[in-house]
Amino acid sequence: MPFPGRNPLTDQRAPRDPHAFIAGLPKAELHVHHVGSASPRIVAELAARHPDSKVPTDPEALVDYFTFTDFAHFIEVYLSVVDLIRTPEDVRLLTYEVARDMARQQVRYAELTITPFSSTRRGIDERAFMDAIEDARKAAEAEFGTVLRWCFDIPGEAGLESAEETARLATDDRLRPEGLVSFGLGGPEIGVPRPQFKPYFDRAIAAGLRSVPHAGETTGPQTVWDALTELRAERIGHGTSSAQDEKLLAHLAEHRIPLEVCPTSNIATRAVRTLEEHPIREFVKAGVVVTINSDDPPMFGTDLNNEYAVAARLLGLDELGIAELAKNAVHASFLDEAGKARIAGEIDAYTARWLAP
Ligand SMILES: Nc1ncnc2c1ncn2[C@@H]1O[C@H](CCC(=O)c2cccc(C(=O)O)c2)[C@@H](O)[C@H]1O
Ligand SMILES: [Zn+2]
Repeated sequence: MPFPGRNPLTDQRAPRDPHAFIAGLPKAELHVHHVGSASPRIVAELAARHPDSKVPTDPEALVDYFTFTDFAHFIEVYLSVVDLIRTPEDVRLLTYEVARDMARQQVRYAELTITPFSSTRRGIDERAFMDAIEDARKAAEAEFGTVLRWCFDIPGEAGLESAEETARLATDDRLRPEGLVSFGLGGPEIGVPRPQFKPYFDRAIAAGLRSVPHAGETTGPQTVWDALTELRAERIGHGTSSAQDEKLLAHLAEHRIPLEVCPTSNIATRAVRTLEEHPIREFVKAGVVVTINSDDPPMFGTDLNNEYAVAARLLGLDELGIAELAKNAVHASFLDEAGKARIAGEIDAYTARWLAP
């Protein structure tokens, strides 16, 4: 704590230069998708490898291509980028380059959501897939200092076959990668009830994985309750609609279940109408642990630094408040205690240096 006795989320003063402060702030990211992190540079390189794809390579055309009419349209475009990942070398390139982009933003640790089913069903050998992500993880940690961990998610709309395959890949001792820490559920929520995935989450949890489903992104608070009671969620991806249910907010606050908030994503997929209407303020007011994340940054024209700047503006935070948000993510992560203490210490030291007269 650089300034004991002060409550960083309420006692605020205007920051000198929030963007510069955020750019240098050590950070952890808990909700970011592997394929959804492919920058225009990575997309262009993959599209050049596979010229039959309909994904544009020109960055300006990509901005148009990444403008979504609704959540279903977003998923359609997302899957066209998934179609660009065809070989283990594509998987390795994507993973390694994503880590490079994270390191540039001072991301020290990230839990990257990967959908192995989408790759294995497209014909990538499962062993080669695991080797590619692990190889990239180790190279990225050695070269950029960014520690990566994996969340394997079920693409719920692809049905129970995808749940079975994801649970198998995540729990088979011969396949399961060393960096895997958690098990998730993504894709559209409408018409994809969470409770049907309980047996697969039970298997993953029994194998030592942590439960982090998306819930309440495009449907109401009941989906968040289902994620908590049926899937035993330890954090909630988005959880946006929790703001509609006071009891749910109180439950999240009391049990310290963090929300992985991704403000710009919610606008880009039209889950929330405008940033001003985003419920992040209600979450903080109710005492819910809020973490800031970027989801699919290039697709939403954002990055993690920008998400912190958006959150700082919506919550009216100064540097200490911003640093507190960054520490929320560290403490809500699945890092060990020593790893958490190291990054939290770096955040405090950086903030104290920044604020020193
Ligand atoms: N904001 C988001 N909210 C939710 N999810 C998000 C978000 N951003 C990215 N995702 C990713 O989208 C995938 C969706 C993939 C999917 O639905 C699907 C359906 C049918 C077939 C196949 C296939 O591969 O053949 C895939 C999820 O698994 C998730 O990792
Ligand atoms: Zn997501």
